[in-house]
Amino acid sequence: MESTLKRYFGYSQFRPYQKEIIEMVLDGRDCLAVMATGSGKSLCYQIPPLVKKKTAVVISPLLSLMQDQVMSLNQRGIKADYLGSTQKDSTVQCNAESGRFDILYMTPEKACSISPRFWSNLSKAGICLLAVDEAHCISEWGHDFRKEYKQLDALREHLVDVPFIGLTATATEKVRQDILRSLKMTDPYIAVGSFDRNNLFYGVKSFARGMAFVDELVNEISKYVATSGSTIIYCTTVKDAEQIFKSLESAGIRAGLYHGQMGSKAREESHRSFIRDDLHVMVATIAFGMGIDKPNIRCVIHYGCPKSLESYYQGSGRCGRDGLASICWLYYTRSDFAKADFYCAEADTVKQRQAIMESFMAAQRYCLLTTCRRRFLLEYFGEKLTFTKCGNCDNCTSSKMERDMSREALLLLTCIRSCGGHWGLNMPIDVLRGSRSKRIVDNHFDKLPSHGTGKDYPPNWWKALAGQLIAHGYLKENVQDYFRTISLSPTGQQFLHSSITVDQPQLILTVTNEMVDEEEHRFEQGNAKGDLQNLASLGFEGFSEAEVKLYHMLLEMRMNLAKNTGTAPYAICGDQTIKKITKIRPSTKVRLANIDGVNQHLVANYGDHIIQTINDMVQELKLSRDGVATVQTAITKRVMPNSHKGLSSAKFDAWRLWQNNRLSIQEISHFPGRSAPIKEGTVILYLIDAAREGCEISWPRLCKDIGLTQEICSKIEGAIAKVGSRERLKPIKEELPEDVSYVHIRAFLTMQDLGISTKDNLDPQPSNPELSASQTNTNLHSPPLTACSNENPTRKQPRTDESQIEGTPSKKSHVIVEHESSAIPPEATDTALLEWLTKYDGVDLSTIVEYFNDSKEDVVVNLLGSLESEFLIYKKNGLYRVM
Ligand SMILES: Nc1ncnc2c1ncn2[C@@H]1O[C@H](COP(=O)(O)OP(=O)(O)OP(=O)(O)O)[C@@H](O)[C@H]1O
Repeated sequence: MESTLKRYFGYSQFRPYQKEIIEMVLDGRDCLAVMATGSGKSLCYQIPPLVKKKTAVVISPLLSLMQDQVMSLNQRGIKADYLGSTQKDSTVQCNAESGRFDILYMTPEKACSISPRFWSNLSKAGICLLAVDEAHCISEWGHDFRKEYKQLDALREHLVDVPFIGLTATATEKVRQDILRSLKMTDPYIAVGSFDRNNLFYGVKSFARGMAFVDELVNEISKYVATSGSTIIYCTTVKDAEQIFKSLESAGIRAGLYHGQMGSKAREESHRSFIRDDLHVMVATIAFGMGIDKPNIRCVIHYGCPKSLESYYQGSGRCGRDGLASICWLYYTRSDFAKADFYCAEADTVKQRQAIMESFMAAQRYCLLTTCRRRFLLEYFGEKLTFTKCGNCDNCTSSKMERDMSREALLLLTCIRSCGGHWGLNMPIDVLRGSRSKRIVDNHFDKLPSHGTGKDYPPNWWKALAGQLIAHGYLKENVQDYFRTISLSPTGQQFLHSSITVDQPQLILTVTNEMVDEEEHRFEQGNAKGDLQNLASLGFEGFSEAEVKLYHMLLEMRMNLAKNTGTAPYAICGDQTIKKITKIRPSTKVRLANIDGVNQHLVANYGDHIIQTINDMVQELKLSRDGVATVQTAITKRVMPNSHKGLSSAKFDAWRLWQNNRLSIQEISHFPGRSAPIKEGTVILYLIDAAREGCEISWPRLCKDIGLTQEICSKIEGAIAKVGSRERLKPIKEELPEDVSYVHIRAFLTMQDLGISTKDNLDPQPSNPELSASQTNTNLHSPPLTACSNENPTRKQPRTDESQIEGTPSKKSHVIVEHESSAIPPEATDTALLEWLTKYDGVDLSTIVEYFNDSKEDVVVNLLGSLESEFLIYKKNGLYRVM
């Protein structure tokens, strides 16, 4: 599987969950993959057909999306095509049913209407899976319900014993259950990954819709657009989209337009120009969203509050798909929030209407939030988090002003209660502001004591306060049909009660940007200024001036290659790969092939050209060749250094995956790319060591993961007191019950040494005694870090030593070089090398040279090089392996 990954996609490691899902599909099991936007779900259905040499059928909702995918796959040497209304080539269907394609995309309409004979012919030719991409479209609870998706279960009749795989980035629990039911999945493997896109910066700002703002926005975009990647501006109306598009065009920015009122040809053209980098900015309505996989989109702007949080996550998920730092800004105005009726009109059933309303309200809450935006997004999708601040959104990075707003909160809460809790927000706010409108007089609200007591602040200020009171749980919004009402929660009631009976408690709240604007009566136009961070310099940390020049020259070279072959530049290779090529500046095709992201097709088709171009450029720029790539990604940039001097790379990696990528201990233990899993106990000890070396650790999360409670800590304290020393662990362990492990003792001692309070960080009792006992009993009683080897030392099979498990390059693999005593020393030839390497799971150069001792070292090296460039072998962590 790994060799297929490198050969066709150029990557040397699977991302989390990819390998497990592929293995399940290869085993014939149904799967549901709910993973973040841009996490690499497509690979889960793209690898099996290449391994099994049978067709994968992929149901996808958008034709343009299929065309993109087919173009990229063809660039990788994979046979793919699509069937749908825009397919002009009449031979595709015939070729498809005779099994000529590795991957065949179909619209749901086509899949449900095509003749049963097609399926029976394709089944005879060989079909390895049916993938339903964007599977949330199946559910009425989803934000993009499509009727045709609901009929896909009918395909089960034709595709007996073919595994189905559903994939989506936006499925809440309800939606997941709908997908499983609708696709009739029995005993499916379900993978739910983190939704976190930690290279994305999230920011929100209120704005005044109009030309002045658009001009400012265009001005900001023009500063970075020519040098950075692409930008998408999502608008909620066609009118906004056209206005912004015109302004960009008149500013000389290469922009495209995409919305539902354009003809399909014009839309297609716009889409194609954007993905081919002929356009820098795409101004679009949400029609341009799902599935767009252009890796170098650096900035996504939402101009207006989106209709649901799911659609915001989908839209912003188009950004930074190559893992580099990228920015998502959302601009909203209060008037956006009045569009609920408009969106609900799309609904056919009460259930759909309720779903639309709920997700629209979630989008509004996201706009008004004063706490971490990432946290809010992830929790919305049901993710359990331990961090409170992500450090990469506007609310976490800007210093916020806070003040006591208890008086104003008291006024608003009292007024809402006096109005009876049957109204939306406008009524109590109008009452506070002293309005004598007909409905206020008719309801006698002008007689209320609170009438006219809130004139000091404009309506939007009160709305911003209400937003905060909702977020902090003092107010609750209720949705009935189309109507939203606001009422006091028990916390709000309690606050009112204590304000009346005892001294008014303080209520410290954040003064939001909107409040500041309203208070200072300076709702200036053009507040986009300064918000779009300087994208031009983004992602060039560690690049010299000459390297930046080389990078841009290579981008140009890629653009020319793409133009000549009629494809998109990113389909040739991604920006991240170009950055690595810039840093390494390979002098041979072998070195080029070794770079992560470079696939076989790229080397075979463009290798000579790329090497020649680099050769010319490095001379011009006076740069050396064959360096080391240390391209800094946003992820490493945000929170952490690239290494920690006191830690081995394995420990540092384990810590990084746990603390930064928030993987579980089990996930780290099985993290792809190692020759064998690390024991879970070892992972925990790595984390403890990382903490001792000064790496930041979320102790409440770690203690929860390992089941360390206050109760256990008291027992350990007691045992230490009995033993009279904390120097040796064994005597302490012997004083403790079975379920207290060495890991618990180690963690406890580390916390003590680092001065971490066990009271503040631990649960008093085990929350799930079964889990914590079993987790901590799994291989944790034995002393840690013992290398596991029960192998026969005379065996020829290479042994994986611990440094390999840890992912650090092994200096010498454990192949025992033995020649038959009577045999003539073997001579290194292509075939001999290949045959010999096939026996092992990775051998280092010195062992190969030792074995083929009849040949000179440089002959062996040259032979290895040519086998590598032909993709017959590959090198990973210093070990040569057969593809
Ligand atoms: N193992 C890997 N290593 C490096 N890059 C990868 C890996 N797997 C996938 N990618 C790249 O990640 C990018 C996003 O992948 P993909 O389009 O499959 O995402 P997705 O999960 O389907 O996202 P969405 O739901 O937003 O459409 C692609 O450019 C893909 O080539």
